[in-house]
Amino acid sequence: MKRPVIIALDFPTAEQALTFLDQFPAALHVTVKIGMELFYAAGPAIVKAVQDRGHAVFLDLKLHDIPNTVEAGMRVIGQLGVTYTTVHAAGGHVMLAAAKRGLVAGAASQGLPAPKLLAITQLTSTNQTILNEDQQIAGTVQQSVVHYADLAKRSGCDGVICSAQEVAAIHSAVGSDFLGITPGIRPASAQADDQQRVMTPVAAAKAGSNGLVVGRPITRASAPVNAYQQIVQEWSGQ
Ligand SMILES: O=c1ccn([C@@H]2O[C@H](COP(=O)(O)O)[C@@H](O)[C@H]2O)c(=O)[nH]1
Repeated sequence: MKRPVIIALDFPTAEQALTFLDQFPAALHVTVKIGMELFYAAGPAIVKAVQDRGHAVFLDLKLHDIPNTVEAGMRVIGQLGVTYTTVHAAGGHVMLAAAKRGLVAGAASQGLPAPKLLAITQLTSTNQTILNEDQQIAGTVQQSVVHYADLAKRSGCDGVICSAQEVAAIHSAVGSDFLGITPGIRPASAQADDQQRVMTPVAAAKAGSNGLVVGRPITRASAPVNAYQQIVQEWSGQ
């Protein structure tokens, strides 16, 4: 399976997002992540606008609600033709299974393949102190992430969102066919911003990551296409 470098299209308007994206030739067929900022501003129309340009969409809305509400939300997402979408593992087994059911039903209603369902484990902005003190979860971040990966797999998810620091442990605990898609990616020269658990593209590749999510190191670069291609080269050169 292709291991994508996914560009986080974190912009406040459709116009800004598409102006940015149009620097990337359609022939590159990039995968872009549309998160809450852009989706709340521009809705399903922005998903279609990206797809019409020949690019794939990862719709990252991180659903977390009662099972019935998540299932209904996922049924709608399943109709949008996206490649990946997200749900919070912390919602538990019943909610995760409902998410999968809704996604599969929504996609089937349009004759589409079901998007890959990825469970958020511990956000890459979470560190040991936030885990133990704010969330009142004992143990290490890695233990919590691996626990959520196991739960997500048993609940029908296709993979998880985690830091590249945890991918090897996840693959050894639940199998290497379970996707570990990793934000918190920073080239060696880049600042971490609000990310706590970071890795370079090269280190993420060596750790076995199944796909990178990269936002600001590309979107805020002076030459975004070059920045993207540099990351792809580092990542796929491994
Ligand atoms: O644990 C998570 C889950 C999602 N994200 C998202 O990925 C990008 C990362 O952007 P950067 O600018 O490269 O930090 C962003 O859209 C987050 O919402 C994450 O970072 N960590």
